[in-house]
Amino acid sequence: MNLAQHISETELSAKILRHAVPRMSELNIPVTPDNYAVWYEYFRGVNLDLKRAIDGLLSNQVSFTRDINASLHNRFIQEQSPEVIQTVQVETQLLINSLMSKLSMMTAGTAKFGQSLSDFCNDISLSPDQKTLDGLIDALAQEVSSVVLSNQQMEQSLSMMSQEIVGLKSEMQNLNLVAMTDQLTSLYNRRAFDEELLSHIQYFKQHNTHSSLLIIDIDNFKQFNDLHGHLVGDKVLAYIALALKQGVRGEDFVARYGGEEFVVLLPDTDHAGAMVVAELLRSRIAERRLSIGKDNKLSLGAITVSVGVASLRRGDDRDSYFIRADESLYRAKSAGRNCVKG
Ligand SMILES: Nc1nc2c(ncn2[C@@H]2O[C@H](COP(=O)(O)OP(=O)(O)OP(=O)(O)O)[C@@H](O)[C@H]2O)c(=O)[nH]1
Repeated sequence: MNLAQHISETELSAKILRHAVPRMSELNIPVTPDNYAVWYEYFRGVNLDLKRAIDGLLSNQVSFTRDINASLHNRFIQEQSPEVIQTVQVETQLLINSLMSKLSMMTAGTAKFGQSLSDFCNDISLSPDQKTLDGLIDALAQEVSSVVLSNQQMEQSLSMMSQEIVGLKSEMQNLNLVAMTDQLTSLYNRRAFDEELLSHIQYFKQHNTHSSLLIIDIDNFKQFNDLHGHLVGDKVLAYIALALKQGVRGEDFVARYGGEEFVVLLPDTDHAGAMVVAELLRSRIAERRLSIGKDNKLSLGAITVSVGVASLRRGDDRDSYFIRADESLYRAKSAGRNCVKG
């Protein structure tokens, strides 16, 4: 992005901010990151479906309850979190720019006052008559009260800005978390995994430690979905996510890679150790008999998973490491599923 584009986008964000926040408070909508993302999009006017939906709600005078706000966010925004993060970053930058210009005004004001004081000293040293002295003292008194006033105003606006910065900082943290989280299972998502994998490899290269990777895929999940429906399938995904999270140490990194595939990164774990962890996870999942519904009437039987294991080698990059674990998974599937291969 060139400078001109950046400036015009920054101006656009500021313009939207000025419209969105007052409108939200008029409609009693809390300015949370999710809600702000919805109204940012509304005022940006590019997302026509979102605009139509909100205009419909407004013309029917529907009140923007928590559920309605959440549903707008789920329907129209969820997939766009990186863009929203960028928006908040731009707003933070705007605030910082404004803070910097206020600070430089303050410095300039202090310098001007210093100059007035020094002029006053010079004029006094010329032994002026009483009338001139009265005039000089009046002028200095005015100067002092205008400096006091502008310092008070400056203090107020600095304190408001620092509150806004604290708010934006926590919005950024929330948005980063949302962008890294899989909504269905609350595990980390693929984007978070890609970043973590990269830092594992860097750490491994610097410290020469062990690192292992498991790829875990639910067996015959398509049949399962076809038999019981997607909603039950979703519940099973959430159950497997929990089983994985509870089956590993706190420092291990569990993510949903996509669909019915999960990944676990095991720091400081060699290949033999990773095979033990993988086998434990597999057997615990296979042993459970799942049932759902009222009084657990609907029996789902056993869910099984296949696991591919790889350990990081010198010279590996992200792709070679992941591909080795994926090839192990392929062997586990070919060997009849419900097993671990490394
Ligand atoms: N319920 C639900 N199903 C999903 C989700 N994501 C992917 N799936 C389903 O997961 C199934 C994956 O099917 P396949 O890739 O054929 O794999 P499989 O049936 O598990 O077969 P194997 O992996 O060979 O054991 C498809 O039916 C997808 O629709 C999701 O978020 N929810």
